[in-house]
Amino acid sequence: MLDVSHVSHHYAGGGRLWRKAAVPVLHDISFTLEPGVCLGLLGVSGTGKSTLGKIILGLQRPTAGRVCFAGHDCYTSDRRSLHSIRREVQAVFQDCYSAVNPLMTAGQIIGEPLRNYERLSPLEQKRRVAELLEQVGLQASDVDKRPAAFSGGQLQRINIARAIALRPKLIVLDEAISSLDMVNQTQILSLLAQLRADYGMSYLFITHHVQAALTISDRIIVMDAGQIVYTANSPQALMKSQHPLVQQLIAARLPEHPSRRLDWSSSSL
Ligand SMILES: Nc1ncnc2c1ncn2[C@@H]1O[C@H](COP(=O)(O)OP(=O)(O)OP(=O)(O)O)[C@@H](O)[C@H]1O
Repeated sequence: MLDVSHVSHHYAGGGRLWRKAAVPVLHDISFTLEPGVCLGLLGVSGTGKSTLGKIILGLQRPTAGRVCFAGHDCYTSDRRSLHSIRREVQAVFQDCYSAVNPLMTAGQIIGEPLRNYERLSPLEQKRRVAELLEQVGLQASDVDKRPAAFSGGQLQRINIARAIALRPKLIVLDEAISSLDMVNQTQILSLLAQLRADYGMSYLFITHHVQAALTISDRIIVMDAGQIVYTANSPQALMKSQHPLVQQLIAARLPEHPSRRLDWSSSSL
């Protein structure tokens, strides 16, 4: 469904008088993502994960390589195909506050993709928005509240409701739980798992958080310095990996209790 093929990227160097050297960020990235699969994209800060996410979302044209969705190139296809890709591939970002217009109500935020892509009667749209609010664990009566009236966790639920409104085939989740407290992280992960079970969507779950990647992903790609350095075909395979970076990431996980380090390699996931 998603085919990322030999993608490389560098950001142009800035500077007014002297042009600075281009910043290489991604090197020859290739992978595929099949329908219904959650692919974790794991790596420490600055490894190029968000840049790759933007490239897949059509927001940043790669300097080399191709990204295809359902057989159509995400940059060079005709307008009709690009329109359909925009509908089928949605996103949830880390900063739930800047992802919404603070002047809009929850109903307007969630209803935006429906207004852009579907011709619904006002009554039908209202019904769909109420259904979406309830699906993400909020109340239909929250429809007229503005972002300031919600907590971070609730606002991320609104962003998720907007992302699933069109029943997309793929959601790119870029550090979608990273700004939340641990209770909200757990709740959002289980909400995402439930939504995937209900709708059969694929996720590209971008994170620096090993435990989150292990909890939600079917497969996990590990990135370092703009390259894929390891691919685990299951969370269990990641736990058993001898790759030094993977071991470092696993060792860096916080223990459940400070006085006790669990034997993670034998813990059930
Ligand atoms: N618009 C930009 N112009 C120039 N350099 C950029 C730009 N965006 C990102 N970079 C650089 O590209 C590199 C990769 O950034 P990116 O945000 O993709 O990494 P990341 O793995 O998602 O990190 P984080 O988790 O901290 O967001 C970093 O060195 C960053 O400074």
